[in-house]
Amino acid sequence: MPTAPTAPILHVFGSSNELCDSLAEFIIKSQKEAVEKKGKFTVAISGGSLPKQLNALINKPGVKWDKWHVFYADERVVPLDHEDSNHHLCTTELFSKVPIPHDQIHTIDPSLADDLEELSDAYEKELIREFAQKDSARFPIFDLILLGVGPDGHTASLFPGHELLSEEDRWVAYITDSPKPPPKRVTLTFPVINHAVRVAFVASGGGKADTLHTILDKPEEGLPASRVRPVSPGHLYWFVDEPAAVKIEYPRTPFKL
Ligand SMILES: O=C(O)[C@H](O)[C@@H](O)[C@H](O)[C@H](O)COP(=O)(O)O
Repeated sequence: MPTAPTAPILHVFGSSNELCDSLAEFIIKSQKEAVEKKGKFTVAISGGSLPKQLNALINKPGVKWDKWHVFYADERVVPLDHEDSNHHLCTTELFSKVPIPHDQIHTIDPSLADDLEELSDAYEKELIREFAQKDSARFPIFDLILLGVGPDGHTASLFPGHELLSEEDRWVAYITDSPKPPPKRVTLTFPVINHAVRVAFVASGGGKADTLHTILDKPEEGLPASRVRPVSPGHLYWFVDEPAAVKIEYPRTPFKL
């Protein structure tokens, strides 16, 4: 049975190349374990700078793309080929360059954009099909959820002060008032994120230094990213470059596989 959350593990890297290479190795290790256990690898991916930071996976031996089943940790409600779409971004940066079966990439259905309740229910059903009947498994258990973090401490589309921070039941929720454009988005909720086997934040650049200090050193302030605390046996990792880590007092753990 899941119990208390485990402490975050902070890895800091001297350069963004080193960060991306290590992240790729970490993802491959997660994939290997998942595939050995159940023959597939379930991953959720965010937008922002993350898809580009996954570039080191391209042409890396050991990536079994045919085993990947991808969902979006959050998605902007726009057409799938729109420049604001996270799916479009991931396709441009990664999926168009690797042999991943298209039917294993689970997108939102933008034809439901006029009814976000229906759109998020449909995405939740897509998750239920992949993971289990909602009745038998309270929340889906992703093998890996990859997240970014915004300057205000948001992650996925979970923004500071928003009512969605206290969502305890739904797997997928929507917002119409995102402070980061575009305003209409769907997002995995905290219970889903916090039931994953592994959650990894990726953050780089000096612009994130103050925010990361607050998230990791003052979790009691309750920024959305501080509320990501996977329940045991899940683990939370931070992949951060030196400029973003400069103000963090939380102890670092050297990266090794
Ligand atoms: O679609 C989105 O807007 C994201 O999923 C969002 O949560 C993102 O990950 C952070 O805002 C960090 O963005 P950057 O990596 O660009 O700083």
